Amino acid sequence: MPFHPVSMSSWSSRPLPWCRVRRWLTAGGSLSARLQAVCESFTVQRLRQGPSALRAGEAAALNKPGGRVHAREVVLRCDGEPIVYARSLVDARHVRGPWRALRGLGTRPLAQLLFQDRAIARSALEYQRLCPAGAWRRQVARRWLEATGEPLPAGTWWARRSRFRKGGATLLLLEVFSPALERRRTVKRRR
Ligand SMILES: C=C(O[C@@H]1C=C(C(=O)O)C=C[C@H]1O)C(=O)O
Repeated sequence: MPFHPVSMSSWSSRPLPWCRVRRWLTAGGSLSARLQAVCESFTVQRLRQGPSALRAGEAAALNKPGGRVHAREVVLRCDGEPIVYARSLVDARHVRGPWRALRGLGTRPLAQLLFQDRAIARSALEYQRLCPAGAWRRQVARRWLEATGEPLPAGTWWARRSRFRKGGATLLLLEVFSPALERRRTVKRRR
């Protein structure tokens, strides 16, 4: 029987209970690579990239009391279907330093920076179920409407968060998973 513990309404690195997108949420390595393996076409729709204000919980997660950050927001599409909203951010100073490659990324997946450099270490994953009336769900709904022209699809939305360290500078990555992902395998079907 599916179980949504209320306690997952804030970030937790505890093992995830069963949920329909659990396999995707807990999969290690590159999400883009996994999606490329199971989708006929995989694209990154870049919504915005540049100076941004910090959102709920981001200052603490970046260990940055305030000030400006450089943020990148995208929607990942599998066979044209929007299925993940992602927001990655670094201290604005670091986009001229360890994370300068962010600026030239365009619509290439962020994974190309994160998983091809052995000097980059990833933290443990944290998970959160987006509360229907929560601030994050409202933020994601605004970006989803901007990206797709559609309201956020109904259903339970889960997010995961992780940090990537490079040269003493942290990149915070938030990935929000559409319930539509439950229909997709996480690995290619064996022929
Ligand atoms: C970090 C990855 O890159 C993906 C691509 C992103 C982008 O291009 O901004 C953001 C989130 C990720 O899901 C990954 O593939 O694991």
